[in-house]
Amino acid sequence: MSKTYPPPTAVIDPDPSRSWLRRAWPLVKAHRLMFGTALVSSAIGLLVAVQVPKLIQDALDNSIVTNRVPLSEYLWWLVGLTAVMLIAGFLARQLLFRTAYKIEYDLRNIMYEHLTGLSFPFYDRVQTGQLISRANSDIRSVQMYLAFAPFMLVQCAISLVSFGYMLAISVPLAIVAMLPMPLVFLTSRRMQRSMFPVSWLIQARLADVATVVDENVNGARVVKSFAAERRQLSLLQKAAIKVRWAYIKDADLRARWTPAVQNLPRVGMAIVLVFGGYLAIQGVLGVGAILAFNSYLLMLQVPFQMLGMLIMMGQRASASAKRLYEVLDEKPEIVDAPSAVELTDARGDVEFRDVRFGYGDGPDVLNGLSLRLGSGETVALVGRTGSGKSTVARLLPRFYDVRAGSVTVDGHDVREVTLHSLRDTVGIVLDEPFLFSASVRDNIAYGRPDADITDIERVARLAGAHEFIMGLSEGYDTVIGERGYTLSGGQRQRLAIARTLLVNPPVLVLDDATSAIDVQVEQEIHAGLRTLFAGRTTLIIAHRLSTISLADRVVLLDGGEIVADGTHAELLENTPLYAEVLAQANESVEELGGVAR
Ligand SMILES: Nc1ncnc2c1ncn2[C@@H]1O[C@H](COP(=O)(O)OP(=O)(O)OP(=O)(O)O)[C@@H](O)[C@H]1O
Repeated sequence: MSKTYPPPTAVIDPDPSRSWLRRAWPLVKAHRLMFGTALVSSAIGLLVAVQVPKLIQDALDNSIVTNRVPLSEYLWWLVGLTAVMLIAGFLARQLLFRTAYKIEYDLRNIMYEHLTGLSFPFYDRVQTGQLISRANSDIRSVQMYLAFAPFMLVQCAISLVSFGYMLAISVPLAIVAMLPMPLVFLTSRRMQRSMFPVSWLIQARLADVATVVDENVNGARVVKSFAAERRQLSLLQKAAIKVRWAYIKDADLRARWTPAVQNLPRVGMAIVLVFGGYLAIQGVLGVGAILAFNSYLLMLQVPFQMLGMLIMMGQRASASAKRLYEVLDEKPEIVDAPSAVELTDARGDVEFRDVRFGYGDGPDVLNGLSLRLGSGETVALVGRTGSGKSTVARLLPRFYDVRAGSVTVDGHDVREVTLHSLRDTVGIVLDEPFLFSASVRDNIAYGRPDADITDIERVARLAGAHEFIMGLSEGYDTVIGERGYTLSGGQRQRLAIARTLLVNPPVLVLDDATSAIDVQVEQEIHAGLRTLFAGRTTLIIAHRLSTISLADRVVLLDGGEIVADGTHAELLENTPLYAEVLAQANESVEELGGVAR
C-alpha cells in the first residue's frame, strides 16, 4: 500500500480579480502561528541587537573613560543580550525556513493536484514539459517573496529604532550620517536592476540546456540511428556557451557593483568620524557615542540595501505568480456533472448516436457517427489512417466531450455518470503504452495497487506476458527502465493489456494495442485474448487481419461516419474500400479471404 501524505493546508484564492498577493495570502495565513513566532523572534533579536552599541557606548564612557561603573556590570549585560540574540536568531531562522518550505510544499501540491485534474484538451494545447520546469522556478520565487519579504520588512522597521537612538545621541550628527544612505539605496537598486535580467536569462538558458540534454537522453535511439551525435553535441555546446556567457555577465556585474554597495556606508562612517570628532573635541559628544553611532550606521545599511532587493523580488514573484495563476485558473473541461450518478455493474451496452466531434476549434473529425456495441460483443473498428478510429476510442472513457449527439453506456450518457466510475467501467489500452520506472508487478498492478501476485500472474498469462516476464532477471520484481525501454514494443503492449485487464473492466477498448506484438506471438495469445473478450464488450482498433479475426463484427469508418458494418467476409465481398484499407496494412489481399474462411 502506498503511504498517504498530508494534503496542502491552504488553497489559492480563486478570485482572479484580486491582486496576486491577496490570492496567495491563504498560503501564509495557514502557517500564521509558526510564521508569526518567527517574525516576533526576529524582531526581539534585532531589538536586542540595537541595544548593544548603546551598551558599548555606556561601557566606554562610564567604565573606561571615567571609571564610574565597574566594567564587569556591562560585560554581564553583554553576555545576557548575546544569549537572547542567539536564542531569538535560532528560533527566527528555524521557523522562517520551516514556514518557507511549508509554503513551497503547499504551492507545489496545489499546482500538481490542479494539473492532474485538467483534461486532455489542456494537455493537447500546452507544452507540459516546459510548463512543469517553469512552474518549479515560479513556485520558488513566490515562496521566497511570501516568506522573506515580511522578514525584511521587520528588519526595516527595527532600523527605525536604530535611527531613533542615533537621534537621541545627536540630531545633527544623525542627519549628517544619514546623508549617504539614499545613495546606498539607489546603488543597490541599480545593482539589482542590472542583475535582474541576467538572472532571468541564466534560468531560461539553464532550461534550454536541460531541454537539449533531455532530448539527447530520451531520443538517444533516434540520435544514434542517424549518427547525429556530433550535431546534438554542438547543440548542447551552443546552449552551454549561452549559459556561460550569462554567468560571466552576472559575475562581471557583481564584481562591478558589490564593492560599491558594500563600501558606500564607509563614507557615512568617515563623516561620523570627522563631524563626530569635531563635536567630541567641542565636548558635546563622548567617544563612546561616536563608536555607537558607527555601529548603528552599519546596522542601517542592511535595510537600505535590502529595500532594493525587496522591490526586485516583488516584481519577480508577481510575474511568477501570474504564470502559476494562469494554470490554476484553467478550469478542467471534463468534469462530473452535479447530477452525475455512479455507473456500477455495467452490462456493457455501448452506443454512439449521431456523434459529431472535432479537437479544439478544429474541423469535425467525426461527422454524425452512429455505432452500437451489444453487451459482450467484440467489434473491430477499421479505417484509413487518420480516419478517426482513435478518436472514437477516446470518446468512450470521455477523454473529450462530443460536439453533438451522445455516447452512452447501458443507456447512461457518459456525461451523466461520474468520471471515476466510467473509467472503472471502460478500460482502454493504447498502442504506445506508457510504463513506469517500477517493477513489472507494480506496473501491472497500477490500476489496483492492492492486487495479489496470483491475480497479477493470471492476467499476465492471459495477455501472453507471463513467459517473458519469467525470463527477466528478477521475474515480476524486475524493475523496467525508463518508460519500459528495456522491453520490446510487443512486450510493453502485453504488459499494458495485463494492466488494464487486472481492473477487469466490463468494456474494453484496444487501440492498436497488439500492433507491435509479432504475428506469431499474437496467434499464440489468441486463446488468451478470446478469453479476455468473452463476457465483456470489446472495441478493437486494428489493421492486422489476425486481430480483426477475433471480432464478431467489423465496422468501417470513413469520412467521420460508419460506412459499412458486418462480418469480415461480408465487408470483403461488398465493400471495396474495406479490402483497400486492409491491403494497405497487410501483405496481400489474397490472404484476406483465407482469414475470413
Ligand atoms: N489531440 C488531437 N488534437 C488535434 N487533432 C487531433 C488530435 N488527435 C487526432 N487529431 C486529428 O484527428 C484526426 C483523426 O485522428 P485519429 O488519431 O483518431 O485517427 P486514426 O484513424 O486513429 O489514425 P491512425 O490509424 O493513424 O492511428 C486526424 O486528422 C488527426 O490529425
